[in-house]
Amino acid sequence: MGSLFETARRLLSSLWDALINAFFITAVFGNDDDSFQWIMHWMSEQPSWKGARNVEISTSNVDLLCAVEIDSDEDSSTHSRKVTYLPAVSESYTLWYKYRWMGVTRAVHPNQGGWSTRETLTLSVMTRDHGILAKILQDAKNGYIKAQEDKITIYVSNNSTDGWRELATRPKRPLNSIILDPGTAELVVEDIRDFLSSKEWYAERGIPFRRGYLLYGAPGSGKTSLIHSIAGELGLDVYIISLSRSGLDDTSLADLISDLPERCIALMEDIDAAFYHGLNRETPHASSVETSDDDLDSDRPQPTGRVSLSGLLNALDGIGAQEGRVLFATTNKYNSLDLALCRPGRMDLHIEFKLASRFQAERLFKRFYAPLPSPSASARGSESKHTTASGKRENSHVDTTEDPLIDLSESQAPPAPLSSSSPTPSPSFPPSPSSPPYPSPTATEKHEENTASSGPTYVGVVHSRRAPTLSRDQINALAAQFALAVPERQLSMASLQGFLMMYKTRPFEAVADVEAWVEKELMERRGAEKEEDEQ
Ligand SMILES: Nc1ncnc2c1ncn2[C@@H]1O[C@H](COP(=O)(O)OP(=O)(O)OP(=O)(O)O)[C@@H](O)[C@H]1O
Repeated sequence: MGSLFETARRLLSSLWDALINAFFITAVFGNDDDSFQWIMHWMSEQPSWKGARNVEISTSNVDLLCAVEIDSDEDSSTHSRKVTYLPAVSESYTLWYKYRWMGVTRAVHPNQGGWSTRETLTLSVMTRDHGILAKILQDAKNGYIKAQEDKITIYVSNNSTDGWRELATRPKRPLNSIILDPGTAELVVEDIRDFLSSKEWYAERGIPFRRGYLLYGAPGSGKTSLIHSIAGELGLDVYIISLSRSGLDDTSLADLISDLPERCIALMEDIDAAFYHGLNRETPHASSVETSDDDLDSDRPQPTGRVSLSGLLNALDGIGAQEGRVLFATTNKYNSLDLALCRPGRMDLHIEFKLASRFQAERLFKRFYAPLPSPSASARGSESKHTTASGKRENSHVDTTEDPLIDLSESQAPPAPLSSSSPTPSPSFPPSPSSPPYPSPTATEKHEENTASSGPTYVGVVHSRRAPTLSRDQINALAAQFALAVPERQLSMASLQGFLMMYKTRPFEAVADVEAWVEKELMERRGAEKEEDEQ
């Protein structure tokens, strides 16, 4: 009876499998592949999925998966939080797609080592038509790309076995927010655009379809920011290759590079830092594993990577190197790089980033204090148009191409003398000899600090405080004065940005105090350089 029963069970089971194979198409998506994200996004958009009764709740990835907003009863702007529904593990779901039944199962498979897990999503569609699967994939990919339109995705690799892993999605940074010498950003963007559209040209001539850019120069001058901005502009994902990552050796580096997708930006930051002695062939101990005792005694951080220069060179243009990728490398020590690394084919375009020029300082100031265009601001602007003394609508002569952030409506107000026109006139503008050399709390902030017995005690600027709304003429005049006080090519853009951050709401005081700040910065730098020389 027992064997009869078992035979019948097996027969039924294989009949069922044969039936499934004959009438269903089954596809498995693993979370180590991009298609997993497409399908997750696609599922989250399906109307029949929204009625699922057994789901896992997630608050991450809400930007990419179709999310449900949960509001509190009171104030939705402050209390709303988005969540998304994911298929629960080991649960089967039924969906309908173009009148076809579809089963979905999500499973988690522990890795042998037990450290990381692999997830799969299995889709079984009741159809004999393979075109349906292709259509689902196409829809899923298009939907995912659309959801990512205003974002860039950053990938990293944690260890050699896991390959690339999505680290985060970031909003795109507009290219014009990076203030460089005229034409620099455009040069790189146009170069990449032209490269990406020249695949056939390379194929016909048998030249490897790869291009490398080396951005070198002063720290804090916008190298990384430009790369992220270009990624957004061209819709490319960024794959960060950290050469000093522990456990990375020549073989795993080559594997990682050959695993890159065809169109992407591979980014190696501070390429010199991975090699203790500088990236140079003349220093045979380039790899950190071969550091001398003297080096180990020094205070400098010990790099942990085990990549050698020849390993890097092979990974960049060996036979396994991915075609179609755009490589960006950044360094602050251009001269310490080996010539072989810098040669065309590996790094085709070398772009120098200098310390801030007056031109850059001026633009940075303008961007920093330009009011954000908002519906309420334009409403205010149109109100002010009606209340001008002449009662006429004045024609704007402002150059809108210069900086889109500057609010045109505000600029139409007649220019007023700087010292009296600010809605919150600053006591320290124009600069007086007695103004404090370094940022000090404004009159209101001091007041807040001193009378704090009844409230919180703090020093600094509360985030909700806003800079006074300045007209275009005011901003231009202040920016020109600010730039005049900044010495040509002496300070980085990052440090200028840091200074302006301290004066987030006080443009007049920023201009008044910048000279003293510059002096202090330069003195500190000279001191640090002297110390370094003495060592
Ligand atoms: N040219 C610039 N225009 C606008 N902002 C800039 C510029 N340069 C630097 N910044 C600002 O300074 C900060 C640091 O910039 P970033 O990391 O791009 O510099 P970096 O050159 O890559 O520095 P490092 O060589 O130290 O990595 C960022 O917040 C960025 O917004």
